[in-house]
Amino acid sequence: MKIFSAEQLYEADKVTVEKQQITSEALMERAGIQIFNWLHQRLNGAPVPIRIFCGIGNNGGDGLVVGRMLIEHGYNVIVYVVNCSDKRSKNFLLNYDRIKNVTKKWPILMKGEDDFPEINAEDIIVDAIFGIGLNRCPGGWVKKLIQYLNESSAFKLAIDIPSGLYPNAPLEDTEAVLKANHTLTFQTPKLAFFLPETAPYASNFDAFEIGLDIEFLQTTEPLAQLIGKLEAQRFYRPREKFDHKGTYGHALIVAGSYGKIGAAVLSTTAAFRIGAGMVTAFVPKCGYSILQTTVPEAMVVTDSENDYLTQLSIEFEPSAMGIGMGIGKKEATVKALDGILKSKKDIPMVLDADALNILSEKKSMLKLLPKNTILTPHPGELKRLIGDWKNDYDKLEKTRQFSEKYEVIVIIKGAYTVTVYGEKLYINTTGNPGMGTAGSGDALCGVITGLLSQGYDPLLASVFGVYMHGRAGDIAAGQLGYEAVMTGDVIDNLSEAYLDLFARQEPSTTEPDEKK
Ligand SMILES: NC(=O)C1=CN([C@@H]2O[C@H](COP(=O)(O)OP(=O)(O)OC[C@H]3O[C@@H](n4cnc5c(N)ncnc54)[C@H](O)[C@@H]3O)[C@@H](O)[C@H]2O)[C@H](O)CC1
Ligand SMILES: [K+]
Repeated sequence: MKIFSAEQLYEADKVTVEKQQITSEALMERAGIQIFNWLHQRLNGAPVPIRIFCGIGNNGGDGLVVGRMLIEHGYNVIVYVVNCSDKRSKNFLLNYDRIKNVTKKWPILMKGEDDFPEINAEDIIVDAIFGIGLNRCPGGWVKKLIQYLNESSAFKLAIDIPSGLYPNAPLEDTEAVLKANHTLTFQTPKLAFFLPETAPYASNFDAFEIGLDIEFLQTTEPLAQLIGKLEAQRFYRPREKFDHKGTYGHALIVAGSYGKIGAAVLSTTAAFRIGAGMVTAFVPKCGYSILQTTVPEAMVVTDSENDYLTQLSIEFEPSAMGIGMGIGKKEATVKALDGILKSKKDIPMVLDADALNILSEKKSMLKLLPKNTILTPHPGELKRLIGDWKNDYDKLEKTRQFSEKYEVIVIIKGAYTVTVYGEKLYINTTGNPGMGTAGSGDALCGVITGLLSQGYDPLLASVFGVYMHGRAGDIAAGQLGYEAVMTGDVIDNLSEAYLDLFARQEPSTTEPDEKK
């Protein structure tokens, strides 16, 4: 799914109105009916007070449409107009008149703190104050209203975007944003829903298609791509009957040091589970027996040194390499990495963990990175690589510049892992807090290396690998609960993640009637 900017959504709006020869008010009606249906399906006529706070733009217009539909279905609706200015959008005015035709309880004009209503915990708050047209940080009594609503324990439903949040720009004041329990957004989720600083304000959301022009949506380069199951299905490369282990490549995992051989075990196992034909682990001598016993499928080649890596020496040409997990930063290991980067220019590779820390400390080595090398930093490692950032958008911009400068793919690991490839951003939708556990990154590196070795191109291996790793984690968490998940469980469930990719959804017998 594509994520568009506010500017692109306004353009889509304009194009749709022109091409479909519909009015913008009809578009608003399409949007409003979806919100109404969502509420109606859940409330089923319950007489609970629904307090709709409408701004004076089109987001407020949406609120008025929903209010009218709810009133027409007998709900207990109280509409407020948050009079932050005397301007009114055309469709706001139109729907203001319409709502007055269906009720004698006309919208209440709010002009300041004295107008704040009493709200009970069982009421429902609908936030239609600001949408994607927010052009400055809410201040004065409107900010106080947002704070007042946040203090209430009533359920808060935001229309399109929680008021005070910019769809694709940094937050200015954390006190001036509505903390929505649920957000119903139009056409596509907004970028802010996926970035660590702003995602908590819109932690649950559904996106409703409102029939914007398909050609525009298909041909417009988005701000980012959201990667879900549909996308992952397209990335998957099916196997052919006459393929053999050579078809799926020979991956090399360069990992481990004394006390951290587990990192090599996890990466090697993950590379196998994702489908690498053969995997060799290159480890310090102390890792030999451990690997031979824990992963008997793997071949093991050891360094001349017992405790840490000093120089890669192998007698085959790997089809992909995953380097860095648990290798430490000893001077001899730094030299080993330098040697690999200089001698293995044509082999697709993933660098993780200590390999990234070494690069951060020896920035001159960055220019040795072969084109399309994949780097998998967590935020701390990223900070060491690109420097600190002012906010999430600055982080993305700096990562973009870094990716372009060194022609590398950067995977920023986190709740919504983002893969950055020059101008392109891919946001992953799988994964869960249970995966914040030791070795999770080692498994991811093994997964991506295993995909590279099967011939997936580096960008696909990155985006698909992140998806599969997260999906396996979700399945593991479903079986064990977040707390109990260990990386081994994630790796074990890569098989389920593959099976799930094309599993048919059983039709639910308890699905609510869509037409109600
Ligand atoms: N294509 C779509 O996605 C559709 C979206 N719809 C809805 O329309 C809004 C966007 O409406 P717009 O009128 O452009 O903007 P807003 O309603 O968000 O509000 C703008 C309004 O408020 C003023 N304003 C902005 N910031 C502040 C502030 N900090 N303090 C005071 N006043 C402020 C601004 O000057 C404007 O007057 C979108 O989110 C959807 O909800 C359509 O209904 C369907 C198509
Ligand atoms: K809103």
